[in-house]
This record gives sequence, C-alpha cells and structure tokens, in this order.
Amino acid sequence: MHDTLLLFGATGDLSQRYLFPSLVHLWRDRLLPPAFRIVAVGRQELSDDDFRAWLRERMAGEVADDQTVVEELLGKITYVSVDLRDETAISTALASYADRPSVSYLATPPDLFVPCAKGLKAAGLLEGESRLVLEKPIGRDLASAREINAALKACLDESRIFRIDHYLGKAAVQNLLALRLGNTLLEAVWEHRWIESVDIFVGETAGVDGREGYYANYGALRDMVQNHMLQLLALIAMEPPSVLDADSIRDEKRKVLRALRPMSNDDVASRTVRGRYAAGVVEGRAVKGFVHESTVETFVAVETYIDNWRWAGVPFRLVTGKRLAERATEVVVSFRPTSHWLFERPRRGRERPNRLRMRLQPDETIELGLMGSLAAPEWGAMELKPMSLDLSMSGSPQRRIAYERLIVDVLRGNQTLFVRDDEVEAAWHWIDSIETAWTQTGQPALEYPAGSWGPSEAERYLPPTNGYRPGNSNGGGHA
Ligand SMILES: NC(=O)C1=CN([C@@H]2O[C@H](COP(=O)(O)OP(=O)(O)OC[C@H]3O[C@@H](n4cnc5c(N)ncnc54)[C@H](OP(=O)(O)O)[C@@H]3O)[C@@H](O)[C@H]2O)C=CC1
Ligand SMILES: O=C1O[C@H](COP(=O)(O)O)[C@@H](O)[C@H](O)[C@H]1O
Repeated sequence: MHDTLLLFGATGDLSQRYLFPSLVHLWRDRLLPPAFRIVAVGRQELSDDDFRAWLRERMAGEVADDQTVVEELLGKITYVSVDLRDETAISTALASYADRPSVSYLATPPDLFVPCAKGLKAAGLLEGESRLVLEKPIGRDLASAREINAALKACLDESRIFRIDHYLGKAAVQNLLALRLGNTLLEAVWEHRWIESVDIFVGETAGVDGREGYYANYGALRDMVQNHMLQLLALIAMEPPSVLDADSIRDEKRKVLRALRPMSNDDVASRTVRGRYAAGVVEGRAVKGFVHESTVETFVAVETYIDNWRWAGVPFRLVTGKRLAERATEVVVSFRPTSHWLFERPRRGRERPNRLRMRLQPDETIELGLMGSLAAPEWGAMELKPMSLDLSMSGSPQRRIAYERLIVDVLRGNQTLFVRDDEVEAAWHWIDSIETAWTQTGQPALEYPAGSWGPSEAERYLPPTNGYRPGNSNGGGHA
C-alpha cells in the first residue's frame, strides 16, 4: 500500500468537505499505513501550521467526535504552495517527494490536469508504481477529454491512472450491481421483453453556492449526467461481465455508453428539458435563485435509448436538479404488464406494472411493487391491490463517505471502481450530441422555483410515484 499522498486543490471545497474528513476516518479505523504522509498542495502562501489551523476549523463539524485522530492526522500534513499552471515550479517544489511510490490526487478544475501531470512527470512523481488520481469531469467535451487523456498517457500508463466518480464508491451503488447480477429472479427478466422503462433520478436540495465559477462553465448535464448518472445507467444496463475485475466491468460499461443513441435537434426538443432554479423555499429556508450571466442549466431531464439487443425500445429517463424539494437518488425499473389480465379490478391495474425501486440515498432501501389480493372481499370478484415488498438490508458496515472506499482502493492499486479513458470519451460523445443540439436550437433553461420538482414541463420525466415522489413526499409524476 502506498504511503505518500500528494493532494492538489487541498484548499478547495472537495478537499475540506470530503477528502480530509475521509482521511480522518480511515486513520481512525487503521486503514492507512503507519508511515502515511500527506503533502497538501494549494495556491496560497501558508505555513504548515497555518494550513493545519485552517483545516482544523473547516473540518470541525464533520469530524467532531474524533479530535485525537484529527490531531494525529494533521501532524502528518506538510503544506506546499505552488501555481499548478507552472510545470517548472511544480517540479522544483515537489521533487523531494519522489523518494518512494506516491499517489498524486488532482482535486482541481480539469484545465489544470495537463500542466499538473507534466510538472509531476518532470518531478519524477509519476515514475515506477506511482499513481495519478483525477476528479471528474475529465474535460468539458469530447475534444478536451481526448486531449487530457492523450497528455496523461504520455506521462504514465492507463493502469496507473485513477479517474474518480465518487458515485462508484457509494455502498448503495455497489449493492445495485449485486442485486441485478446476484439474483436469478432479476437476471431472467433484465431486458426489453420484460422491462418497460428505467428511471434514474438524482435530486439535490443543495444549490450551486460557492461553486458558481466552476458551475457556470459546466451546468447540470456536464456536472452530473456525463459522469454519475451515466455510470449508474451503465451499471444497470451493461452485460454481465465474465469476472468482476476492473477491465471486464469497464469493457461492458463502455459498450453500453457507446450504444447510447446520439440525440438530434428534434430529439432534444421532444425528449429533454433544461431548467434553472429561481428563488424559493427549500427545507423551510428561503433561498436565492442561481443568478449568473452564463445560461447553464441547474436541472436536466432526458429520455434516451440504448441501441442494442437487450434494451431495444426501452426508454431510460435521467433527471437531476439542484434546489429540488428533497434530496433523493433513486433507480426505478418498471416491468411490463402481465400478458393476459384475469382480474376485474383494478380496472386500470395492468397499467400499474411491477416495479423495483432502489433508493440509493439519503437512506438505502429496496422496494418491489407487486400486485396481490390481500384486500379481497369474501365474495364477489377478486380485487387486486398494489402492495410492496421491502427488501432493505440492515446492519451492513458502511463507509460514510464514498471517498473513503475510493482512497483505500487507490492506495492499494485497485481500479475496479474507477473510470477508464474510453468510458469517459464514450460518455462525452453522447453528451456532446445534446449540448450541440441545445446550442443549435437555442433551447432555454426554464425557470423553476427552488424547492419544487423542477420545471412543470419536466413532469412526465419524473420517476413513477406508486403514490409518492422521490423522497416519499406526495405528488404526481407518471404513475
Ligand atoms: N466540491 C464538490 O462537491 C465536488 C467536486 N468535484 C470535483 O473536484 C474538483 C475540485 O472541486 P472543488 O473543490 O469544488 O473546487 P474549488 O474551486 O473549491 O477548489 C479548487 C482547488 O484548486 C486550487 N487551484 C485552482 N487553481 C489553481 C492553480 N492555478 N494552482 C494551484 N491550485 C489551484 C484551488 O486553490 P485556491 O484555494 O487557491 O483557489 C482549490 O484548492 C473539480 O474537478 C470538481 O468537479 C467532484 C465531486 C464533488
Ligand atoms: O460531483 C458532484 O456531485 C455532487 C452530488 O454528490 P452526492 O454524493 O451528494 O450525491 C454535486 O452536488 C456536485 O455538483 C457534483 O460536482
């Protein structure tokens, strides 16, 4: 296990909210090597003590119960200031850490990936067994992603490049894979003949706050759909790999991403909705709208198809938005109605198919919607009622932050939960078709009040309700 972590972007939002708290938890649980050292790299001129004091304060809420551990971890940090656009400066400032294999983690905006990798290469920090970790998104479109991937390849082998998508580190996402691949009942019906539609929903109550600069250049399609949501789609739709090793899974995910049907101007007009939140009330608190000169969306709904045998004709609906009514991530698989209906009631019963609802966060639940006759009267026609089977598991130990799992995997060199260059490019190919069509047709981002479920035009894209909206609140959506 590598014991040197160079963390670039150490003063950023991601580092302070997730990466350092993850390291505290891993150190507490003795999952890091005893000689572990952290080189925190930022732009500001700070002494080691200044940086530690700043970080201590920032992490206070997150790691309140672990003060001793926090101090131990802070003692392992050295702070280095360097401008990551300056390859020579990187090399000069960091060459002394090339004494043993290391992990360099670029928690920075993507336009710094290439200069930073070149500087690290010059410093000798990408030699031998050293590894490079990159945050999402890799680029802003297919062309920039290709440039980044090609430049990285000139610095080190793909087997030592770890592209993070933190959704893959979530225990619930791994459970999704186990559920579909480990059960005969589902394996047998996991295709177009039995499945009518698939919904993937990621709703956030958080806004863009504090990340306006980054977000205004990306928007929800590039920030969430290109990576997290397409990774979820790929895991749901891929062919079962013959073994669960990194490349076998990534080969299958790539095939799905390549089979996504590119969207034309007509397609985006009829099968996408862009939205942008205005002022409103979220979780009882009045919040401002997203005001910025850029026209990016904070909400996107897309209906798409995967052009292969397994998924022919099955709509996959992807919906994500910021400042929605509730935080919820759900995957809903709706099965086709039975082939011959024997029962009198409910008259429209066949329109309510069996559904598998996998709720990934904030809580983890699995629910199977079935029809039954439990409420049948003693005489007369048999009356069917929808019922649901709660398949939730409990008691399984879980890492609270997805990054904890991923950091350990990087230190150990396990690439299974990381994204390969060709997957990233396949995803951008499809995303570019939407971005291009939006630009050509001038499709606007429709306003929605913060605290709602997005623009009313997106109603039909919301996951089926079975009586409730994502997050268990009452509401419509296609039933
Ligand atoms: N925040 C989040 O919740 C998530 C973020 N990500 C990804 O992580 C990456 C970082 O995001 P986030 O932390 O939010 O971004 P921030 O803008 O908060 O942080 C960016 C970091 O990069 C540093 N930086 C910027 N330019 C330079 C430079 N020229 N030289 C040296 N350092 C520089 C900043 O230093 P300084 O403090 O001096 O500005 C800061 O430490 C992005 O790719 C993002 O997409 C992924 C998932 C979630
Ligand atoms: O990568 C990102 O993810 C977060 C949402 O992550 P979650 O684990 O809280 O679901 C999102 O807020 C952010 O905009 C995006 O960059």
